[in-house]
Amino acid sequence: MKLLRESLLKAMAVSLNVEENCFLDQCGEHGNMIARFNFYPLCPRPDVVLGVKQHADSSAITILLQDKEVEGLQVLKDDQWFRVPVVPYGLLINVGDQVEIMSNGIFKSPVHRVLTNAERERNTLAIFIMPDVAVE
Ligand SMILES: O=C(O)CCC(=O)C(=O)O
Ligand SMILES: [Fe+2]
Repeated sequence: MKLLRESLLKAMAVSLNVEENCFLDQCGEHGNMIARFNFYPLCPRPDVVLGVKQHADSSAITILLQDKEVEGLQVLKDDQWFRVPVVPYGLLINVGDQVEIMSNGIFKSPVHRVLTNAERERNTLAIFIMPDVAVE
């Protein structure tokens, strides 16, 4: 995970033609990683109940292992919700608010939400890469 964190932050900096360690240095050598297991139980009223209400992640980046069978995540773009397809064992990389700020808004921290499902439970694992609080 530490390697992935480093490679992602470096690749994002390089793609903007800025110094490779630019984002990594701002996140600090020992940034926090918070793992959260999300369990979405069956819900008889997916038409009126959300699994997670709309939000943007406050992390630098989020690494999400989605349920390998059950969809639910949606991303808001141009006032429309788009479903995020299931890619079994794939890792979804989501830009968080911190990288949006570090990149002066070039990388956007997307608003997203999770739907509920009446037929299938859903499990996901979100790993939030947070900047080290000791680094300004
Ligand atoms: O469970 C998901 O698909 C996404 C969860 C999420 O957005 C979050 O934990 O911040
Ligand atoms: Fe999220």
